[in-house]
Amino acid sequence: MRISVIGCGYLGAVHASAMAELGHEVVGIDVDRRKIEALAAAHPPFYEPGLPEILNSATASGRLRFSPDIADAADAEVHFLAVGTPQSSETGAADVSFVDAAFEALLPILAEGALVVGKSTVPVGTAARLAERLAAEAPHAALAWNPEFLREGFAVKDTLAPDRLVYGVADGDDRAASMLDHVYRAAIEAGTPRIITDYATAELVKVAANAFLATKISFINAMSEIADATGADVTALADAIGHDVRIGRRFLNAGVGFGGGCLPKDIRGFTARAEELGLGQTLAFLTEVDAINMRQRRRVVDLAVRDLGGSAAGKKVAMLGVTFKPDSDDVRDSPALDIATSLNALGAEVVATDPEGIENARSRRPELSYVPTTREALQLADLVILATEWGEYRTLDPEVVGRLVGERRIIDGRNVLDPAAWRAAGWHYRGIGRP
Ligand SMILES: NC(=O)c1ccc[n+]([C@@H]2O[C@H](COP(=O)([O-])OP(=O)(O)OC[C@H]3O[C@@H](n4cnc5c(N)ncnc54)[C@H](O)[C@@H]3O)[C@@H](O)[C@H]2O)c1
Ligand SMILES: O=c1ccn([C@@H]2O[C@H](COP(=O)(O)OP(=O)(O)O[C@H]3O[C@H](CO)[C@@H](O)[C@H](O)[C@H]3O)[C@@H](O)[C@H]2O)c(=O)[nH]1
Repeated sequence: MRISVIGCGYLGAVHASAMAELGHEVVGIDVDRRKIEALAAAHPPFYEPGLPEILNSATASGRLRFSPDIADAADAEVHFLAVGTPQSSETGAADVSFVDAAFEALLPILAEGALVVGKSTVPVGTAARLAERLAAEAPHAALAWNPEFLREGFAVKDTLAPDRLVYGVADGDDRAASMLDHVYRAAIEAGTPRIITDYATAELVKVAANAFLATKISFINAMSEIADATGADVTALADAIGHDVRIGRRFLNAGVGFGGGCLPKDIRGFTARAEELGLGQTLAFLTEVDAINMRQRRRVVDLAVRDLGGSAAGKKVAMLGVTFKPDSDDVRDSPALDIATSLNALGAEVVATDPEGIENARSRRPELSYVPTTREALQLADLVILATEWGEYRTLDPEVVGRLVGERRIIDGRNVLDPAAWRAAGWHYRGIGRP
């Protein structure tokens, strides 16, 4: 099929490349010319495992093009909207102005029978509003909402082989669903379940899924606080409750909490939308989920100050990891970067490192010091904080690391190290909710 993808960020660049990988003719459109130039030269503007390979093969095959000009999307049969919906600062609500702008730009160029497919995460009610605009301005085209569930770090795999496909379509619009079936034929033939529903349900599935995941993480982080107060071990607790298949072990890793461009903003956006609907009380628990999550960051700062003898001033802190999760260069709402910034504000000399995130971190937090290697970060550190569980940090040898630092003190903000091995090597080891 001929496909356009409007917005080529973390979601859109992967989606465009993956659609071309599946054999479709794809054009990626973005208002950011630098991004478009990089993508057209097969250079991903961000780090995502597997993306360079499919971007390269798709651009080389001629099936994938990029353009800053939306007119180049005019002959597409399916247009995916993948622009950002950031948190608007005042209310926490999702800012849909980029979706609206991209949609308005599409209206005059839509071909007969074209399908506009929303992928961005939007407040419930957005699709119905856009469908009304479409009926008035381009009745020869249709709208569907097809939320995206990919995880950064696994984005290519998640796009090519998703857990499920959700299509929100207008009442009785079988054609929209069959066009999407055509787009996703490979995944459907491989057995991916698909749920065909209305717009509101499709929009809500997305934010409900993220709200549930965020709640799971904050639940275990609340347990980690209880564990810290009682001498219990939150990791053993998570393993034990996780054996119950109704609960499941995944997303029960306690630590510095969740960050990124999705979970934090999506729970705030969902709460704000519920308030608009007069249902603020219904989702009040998500405010607590958010509060527990932010408290984890402060707890780590407090623990660091305590481990540094009551004051961070003049102490050297080695920060391992700045991204919000491993295998991504994304530092949006990153707990690691937040903790580093707080310690820096308390007078610590924070030296941060990360395999992929330094450039993004530096542009957001230029006041911090960054070094390219773990070895340099560790040099004469008074305290080490493991804040993002990159593979290379998980496998650090406590004896080797011990020879580099000034003091053998570590806070394992992701509970990924073996406390016994680190203590045996003479370290003051502290995990989150671990005795
Ligand atoms: N990042 C993820 O893992 C992920 C996963 C699922 C859903 N989502 C959702 O997908 C959406 C995009 O997220 P992202 O992380 O890719 O954001 P992003 O900020 O990385 O990318 C958004 C892109 O849209 C472009 N853009 C803005 N206005 C435009 C316009 N009018 N025309 C063309 N391009 C325009 C921007 O220049 C930018 O490149 C959000 O709603 C997000 O919640 C993201
Ligand atoms: O047990 C856990 C699991 C995750 N996290 C943290 O939670 C955050 C989010 O992790 P993850 O969900 O893996 O990353 P994202 O790439 O942000 O993906 C989420 O957000 C996307 C955008 O909406 C959705 O598409 C995905 O389905 C959803 O998992 C990260 O900071 C993780 O470190 C924990 O602290 N403990």
